[in-house]
Amino acid sequence: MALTSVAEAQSRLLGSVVPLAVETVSIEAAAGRVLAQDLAARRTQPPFAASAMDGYAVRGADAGAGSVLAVIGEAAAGRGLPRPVGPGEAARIFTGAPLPDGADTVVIQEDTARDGDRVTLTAATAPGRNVRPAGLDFAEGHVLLPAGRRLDARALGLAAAMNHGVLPVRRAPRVAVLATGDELVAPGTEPVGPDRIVASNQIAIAAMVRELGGEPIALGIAPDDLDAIRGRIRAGLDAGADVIVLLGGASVGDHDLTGPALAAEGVAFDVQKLAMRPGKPLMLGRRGAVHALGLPGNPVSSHVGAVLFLAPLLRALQGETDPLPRLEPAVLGTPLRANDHRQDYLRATLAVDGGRLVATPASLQDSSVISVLAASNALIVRPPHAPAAAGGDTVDVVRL
Ligand SMILES: Nc1nc2c(c(=O)[nH]1)N[C@H]1C(S)=C(S)[C@@H](COP(=O)(O)OP(=O)(O)OC[C@H]3O[C@@H](n4cnc5c(N)ncnc54)[C@H](O)[C@@H]3O)O[C@H]1N2
Ligand code: MOO
Repeated sequence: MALTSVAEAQSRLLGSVVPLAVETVSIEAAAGRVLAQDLAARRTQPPFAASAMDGYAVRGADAGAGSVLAVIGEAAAGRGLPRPVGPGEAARIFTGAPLPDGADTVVIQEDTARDGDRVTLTAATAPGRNVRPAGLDFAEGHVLLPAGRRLDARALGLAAAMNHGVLPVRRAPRVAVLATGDELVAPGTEPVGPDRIVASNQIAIAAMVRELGGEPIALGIAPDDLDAIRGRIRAGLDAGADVIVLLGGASVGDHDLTGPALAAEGVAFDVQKLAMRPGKPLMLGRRGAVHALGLPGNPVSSHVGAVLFLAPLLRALQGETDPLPRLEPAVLGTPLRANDHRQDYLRATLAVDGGRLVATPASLQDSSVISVLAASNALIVRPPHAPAAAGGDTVDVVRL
């Protein structure tokens, strides 16, 4: 069977995505979700000219050093002064308070000497200083957050300042995750038993799903048995999964049954083998609106496959506009041999060195080695048939 290129597989995958439904959630619950509609400010911020400092609000013409002014009252945050400041007058003012009419300048209190209801300005302040004009931040009606923006802490804070108490977001994708393999036991099992392996991929993938705003549905560990795997796939569908991820059993061995199990449950495949390393036996398919991914069992293959396919799928389902992993240029820390026909993703350490971003590949690139993956913070992307590269050559990297 011909191997599909990574770019072609990603394009088939994203071309098949219909974003999930829109739901309205409280702003507290919207953290990490993706905005489903453009969001316009419901008010102007600040809504009035406001003092940026604690001091005295005065008219610019009165702000020279040596001015002696009559203190006529006080403006605090949430409590403005209901009368204007006239010539020869000052209002005590605090940070965030509305600037009284008539005043256009705030003299910081460090530049004043107060004596009863008089204040003497001990230094000159330029007219207009220490005042934030109305609308400095944003104006009512302006769209400040576009549909497709993930609501990180900064975006969420802005949405709150725009006076939104609820937000339209895409429904969180539900992702059923099943590990397969007769050898697998759950982490923490004691005793583990001979010939057994502690299953870790389903834990890593579920964590990734959460990081991407999805809800993992743990389907546990199934043995290498067609009916058992089919039963778990059905359980995932019954639980309302938008995406089914099967781990392991993706290759050509006698006990590799995830492809047949998915097919028997009505999944049609868009991709079955990829021209990439690690992760050649990787399946992408669909049953109606439900996406199915079969990721290889080797832990690094599983993770790299998820970075390249599961993460973009979850971002696209949530309406993110640019779902693919971002490629960045970096210089190679050590030379690399010429590549073969599979696009290579080398585990690497990315660090700034001498003002340049340097990517140094790990010496051990076996797709079973989890410790190297965990110690890496980037993947060096080597296109098919890339020629040998020298240290200092520019390569593309994907941050992990
Ligand atoms: N004759 C061929 N053999 C293999 C090929 C091939 O093209 N021809 N491809 C190889 C490649 S590349 C990969 S990658 C692996 C992937 O195979 P499977 O997806 O069938 O993976 P398994 O055989 O189930 O397991 C591989 C390895 O990973 C361990 N594993 C499985 N699940 C987990 C888990 N949840 N957590 C941790 N570790 C797990 C499993 O114990 C095995 O050691 O196939 C090659 N073979
Ligand atoms: O896809 Mo396999 O990852 O090369 O070991």
